Formats: sequence, structure tokens, C-alpha cells
Amino acid sequence: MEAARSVGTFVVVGGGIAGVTCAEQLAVNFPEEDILLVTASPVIKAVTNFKQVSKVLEEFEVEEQPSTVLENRFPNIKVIESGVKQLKSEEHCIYTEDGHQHVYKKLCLCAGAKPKLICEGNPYVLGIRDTDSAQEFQKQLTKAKRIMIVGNGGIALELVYEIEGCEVIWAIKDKAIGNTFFDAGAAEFLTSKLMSEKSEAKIAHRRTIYTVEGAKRENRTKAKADNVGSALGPDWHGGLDLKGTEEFSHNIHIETRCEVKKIYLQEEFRIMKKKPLAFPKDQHKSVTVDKEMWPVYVELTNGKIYGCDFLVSATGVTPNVYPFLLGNNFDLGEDGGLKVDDQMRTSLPDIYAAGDICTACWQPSPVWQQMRLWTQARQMGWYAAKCMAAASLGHSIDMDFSFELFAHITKFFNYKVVLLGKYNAQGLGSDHELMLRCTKGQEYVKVVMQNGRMMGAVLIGETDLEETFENLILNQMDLSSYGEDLLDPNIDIEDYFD
Ligand SMILES: Cc1cc2nc3c(=O)[nH]c(=O)nc-3n(C[C@H](O)[C@H](O)[C@H](O)COP(=O)(O)OP(=O)(O)OC[C@H]3O[C@@H](n4cnc5c(N)ncnc54)[C@H](O)[C@@H]3O)c2cc1C
Ligand SMILES: NC(=O)C1=CN([C@@H]2O[C@H](COP(=O)(O)OP(=O)(O)OC[C@H]3O[C@@H](n4cnc5c(N)ncnc54)[C@H](O)[C@@H]3O)[C@@H](O)[C@H]2O)C=CC1
Repeated sequence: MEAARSVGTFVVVGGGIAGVTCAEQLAVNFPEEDILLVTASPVIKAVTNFKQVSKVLEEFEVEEQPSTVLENRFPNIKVIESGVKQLKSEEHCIYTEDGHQHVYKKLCLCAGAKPKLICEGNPYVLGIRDTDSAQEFQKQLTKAKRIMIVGNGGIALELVYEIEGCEVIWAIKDKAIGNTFFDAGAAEFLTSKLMSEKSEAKIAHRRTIYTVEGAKRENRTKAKADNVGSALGPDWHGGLDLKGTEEFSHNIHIETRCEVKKIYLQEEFRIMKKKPLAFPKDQHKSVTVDKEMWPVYVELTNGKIYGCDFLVSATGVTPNVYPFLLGNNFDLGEDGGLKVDDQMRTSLPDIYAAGDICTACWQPSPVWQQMRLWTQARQMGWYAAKCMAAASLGHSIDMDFSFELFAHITKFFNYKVVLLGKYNAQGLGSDHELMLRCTKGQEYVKVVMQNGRMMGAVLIGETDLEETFENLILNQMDLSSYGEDLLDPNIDIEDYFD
């Protein structure tokens, strides 16, 4: 039987922030055209309450919505809930799992990324990406007395702060926590909070950025077949009760400079006669042998072995390119993403990409870098649509202003965190200086300077400096003459530069 075939000018794949933003923008640009959004997940992600905090910094809420809400808002968007199983780029056609074919003139791939697990296929190693995987994690946690978290980026930072009633062994490769966002100084500032704070205060301050419309969570079905759902985002844990079986708040032990060497199941471990360690009651006291039996045992590269109920592998993501590769010779970046140029074009004709799936391969501004973040997914989806629209009318457009400066606003350990430009002196070599201001428990301010110019900043706490520093990084003013005054709390820096 011949498969049903549709023909559309613009087809977008992926119902996450990048895909939805791209489809919306195309729908606005081409009200007469039908825009096809093909997605494996049964709900789509919508950006709501968008707020431009300053020139580049933006904040918004995210809602999971049924696709009909998007179709009602944009009558020329048609959502198809089915995973793409093959792309035939020479025929300008995608094949979906429901047996249909969709022909496109221009296609934008926004299929996100998947967790890069330390051990694929082991049922005791969980990854967190979408609503289903977060709920599975929560379910396992309610039965757990001890877990191990591996990884030192965004997810690990959020988890160690949120989990209660369960011993957590946090195994990190680095010497300080949060290496993807912080240097050792900021890490120390945060660690003291992690080790001291009581759960009551924490709950009272829980942030509420992430919203899920109504009670849809319960009614949701899984993403089709092997496909992942959309990535979670700001405050994804807000609606989850992340509590283990015990009655304490934080109980975290950090193992630094190590990786997972091997994971043993209980039976396998029993015959080996190796000695697992008990949960250290105090970082400085000598450790004792663990008498308890655990479902799984983890041997670390520092020689220590701990038993636990399960592990969370919060070890980054891999772009979800697999469904599109067969028979298509895409150029891939080192991180496995689809390489895109300054017009968001992949290496194949009429195929664009945006969000976590892509690897930015244009010459970036000296103070921008790609990170797989919600904000960048939105900016790329929006810009890709603009580029597709321009190309279909025969021209190209200038790079969007949002790619001039890396800017990320988030919350860690209940502190507001703003990251600007080369906030960790990424790629600046040794030829740079750092200036610091820190008030324990209150704020941590770091600026990265090079040749008298501000190149980046980390602002933790209510510093109120983001707008001024954003301007100083963007205008690359020579600040040599201001010296330490830049961070003097008694000087109103805003007045200085008015
Ligand atoms: C736990 C967690 C917390 C996070 N917190 C933050 C945060 O606080 N701030 C921040 O900025 N970022 C955060 N991020 C990162 C952010 O969520 C992602 O960078 C962003 O959502 C990526 O959007 P995307 O649209 O590119 O991909 P996704 O959201 O992953 O969407 C991909 C879409 O493609 C669909 N799809 C996949 N395969 C196929 C296929 N074969 N056919 C059709 N459709 C397909 C999926 O179902 C999905 O709808 C977090 C990520 C996680 C996992
Ligand atoms: N508030 C925010 O901005 C948040 C952002 N996110 C984003 O979601 C995505 C997924 O988050 P994460 O998984 O935390 O990724 P990540 O990229 O933030 O961090 C991955 C971490 O895993 C470590 N790692 C990699 N391989 C390892 C290995 N084999 N053994 C031990 N450690 C290893 C890395 O050193 C790094 O610390 C990222 O794009 C992240 O930026 C996630 C949560 C919060």
C-alpha cells in the first residue's frame, strides 16, 4: 500500500523549545503557508511570560501544552505526533513512524539531545531528560536510602540541593563542584551553603518558574517508541517530591577527582569479597566498612567502593542526530551535533537545525559560546525561522544580537546566578585577570578582565550588577583606570558609567 504523502513548504521536527519557537516564527512570517511540526512527544513546550531582563539576558516560563493549544493559537501550524524514522534529503522527504511521508521545501531539525550515560542499558543507572525519566527517578527515590550521583554540571547541582531523606554520594571528576558553571571560588561559596542549610528554609524559598498546565502530567503518555520527550527546564523538580526513605534533609558526601570504574550487581559483588565503605559521617573521620547489603556497588577510580540503591548519571548530553543520519552525509561537530553555519544551515541543502541537536560552527563573537540551554534553544529556533524565511525569499540576514554575548540566568542552591560572556575565562589562555568580591552566605561576584576590558562575569546572589556588566562587556570599554573600584561595594558602579 502506498504511504500517505503530504507536501509542505516548511517542516519542523521537534516539539521542544527550539522546534516550537521555530514553527511559531515561521507561522507569523508566512500566514498563508501551512507549517508542519512533527514531534515524537505527545505534548509541546511553549515559552510563556517572556521577559527581556536586559539587552541580552532573558527569563521565561515554560509550559507543557497539548499540541492543540499551539494549533489554536496559530491556525496555519499543523502538529503531527509521530517520530521521524528516516530522512531522505535528496528527495526532500521525511518518513514518520505512523507510515506517512512528508515532503518539504525547507526543513528544520530540532530533535534535542539525549542523556550521555556512563553505562548504557544498566537498569540501576538512571538519566534525567524529560518528564517520564524525571518521574521514574522520583519513583525510585521514594524507595531509596542511598544513591550515587555522577557528574558535575547543571543536573547534579540541582539534584544534590533538592534531594532529602536519602544519603547522596556525589562523585565528580574535578576538585570542586559545578565545573560547567563555576570556578573553585564560587564552588566553595556554594558548598558551604549546601553543607549547612536546613530543609525547612529551602522549601519556603522554592522557585516556581517551571509550570505544567493543569493536571496534564498524570494524563500524559510516553514519547513514541524509543524517542525521547522534550528536555525539562527551569525548576523541573518543583513539582516533584524528591524524598528518600529517611527523615533527614541533606546528607551529602562528595568524592572529588574520580570517575566510576565499575558497577557490580549485588550477586556479582558478594563473590568478589571486596570491602565497601560505609557512608562517611564526617568528611574528616576515618571510614568504616559497610555491613549493609545494597542492590548495586560502585567502584570509583580512587579505589573506594560504595553500595547504593541506584546511580544517577548526570554526565551531559549527546545531540539526537541518529534518526537523521542514515543515507545523509551531514557534517557533524566534535560533540556529535549537526554543524550549522551563521544562517543555521546544516551541510545539506535546505536543512536547518536549532537547539540542542546542533553545533554552532560560525565564527562566534569573542564573548559568546554555545551551551545546551533553554535560552539558546529559544534564540536558535527563532533565528533559524528568520533565516529560513529570508532564504526562501532569496536573501540572507545578519546574525541575531542575542549571539553577541553569552548570557544565562538561573538558580543554584536558591541563589540567583547570572553568567555573562567568558564567565570562566574559557579560551582566554593565561593572559587574563580575575577580580573578586565575596560576602559569605550573601553574594559572590567575579569578573574576568583582559587588556583592561571586561570579558565575563559570574554573579551569585542579588548583586544588581547584571545590566551594568552586560553593557561593559558589550561595549568593551577600557576599564584599566577604574581598577579595584569596579567591585567596590561602596561605589555605585551604575552612576560611574551613566
Ligand atoms: C533536567 C534538566 C534541567 C534543565 N534545566 C535548564 C535550566 O534551568 N535552564 C536552561 O537554560 N536549560 C536547562 N536545561 C536544558 C534545556 O532544557 C535544553 O537545552 C532545551 O530544552 C533544549 O531544547 P530543544 O528544543 O533543543 O530540545 P528538546 O527539548 O529535547 O526537544 C526535542 C524534541 O524533539 C522531539 N524528537 C526527538 N526525536 C524525534 C524524532 N525522531 N522525530 C520527531 N521528534 C523527535 C522530542 O520529542 C522533543 O519534543 C535542562 C535540561 C534538563 C534535562
Ligand atoms: N540551571 C541550568 O542552567 C541547568 C542546565 N542544565 C542543562 O541540561 C543539560 C544536561 O545537564 P547535565 O547532564 O548536568 O550536563 P552538563 O553538561 O551540565 O554537565 C555534565 C557533567 O558531567 C561530567 N562528566 C562527563 N562525563 C563524565 C564521566 N564519564 N564521569 C564523570 N563525570 C562526567 C562533566 O565533567 C560535567 O561536569 C546540559 O546542557 C545543562 O547545561 C541542566 C540542569 C540545570
